[in-house]
Amino acid sequence: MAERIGYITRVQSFSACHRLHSPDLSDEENKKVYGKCNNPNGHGHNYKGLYFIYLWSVFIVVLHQLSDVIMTPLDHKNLDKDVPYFSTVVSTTENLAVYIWDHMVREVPEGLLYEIKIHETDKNIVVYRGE
Ligand SMILES: Nc1nc2c(c(=O)[nH]1)N=C([C@H](O)[C@H](O)COP(=O)(O)OP(=O)(O)OP(=O)(O)O)CN2
Ligand SMILES: [Zn+2]
Repeated sequence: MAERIGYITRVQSFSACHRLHSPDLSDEENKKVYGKCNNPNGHGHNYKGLYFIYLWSVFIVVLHQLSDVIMTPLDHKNLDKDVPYFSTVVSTTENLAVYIWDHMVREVPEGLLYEIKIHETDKNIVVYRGE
């Protein structure tokens, strides 16, 4: 009998602060591009991360471990100062989704990670599928 195909989703929330500031731009340019999000004191978000795994032959316990490996280390952190990746990469939600994808794809059997979705705010949601 053909194996059933499906997706399982794990939702993992974490709180972190950041500042949108590019080392490649002047302070003036950063203010112009990032506006309020360039405030030097930073600001915080209660991010909601969802990741979708292809085929539900992966047990929940593994999903829990994945959250522990990938998302929990971001919790209650200053992304720009505590996560080396963001010392040179602007901590936009797009780049955060790529960061989580690149770390998570190493932890699951090849081809099983389908999608990362990050809610930065109620209005700002990013989806990344490794493309
Ligand atoms: N392309 C992106 N644009 C913005 C990002 C991002 O990651 N990628 N991030 C931000 C800021 O981090 C910001 O904190 C969110 O700002 P904003 O969208 O204004 O906030 P809200 O969703 O709460 O919207 P309001 O209109 O302020 O209610 C900005 N842009
Ligand atoms: Zn922000």
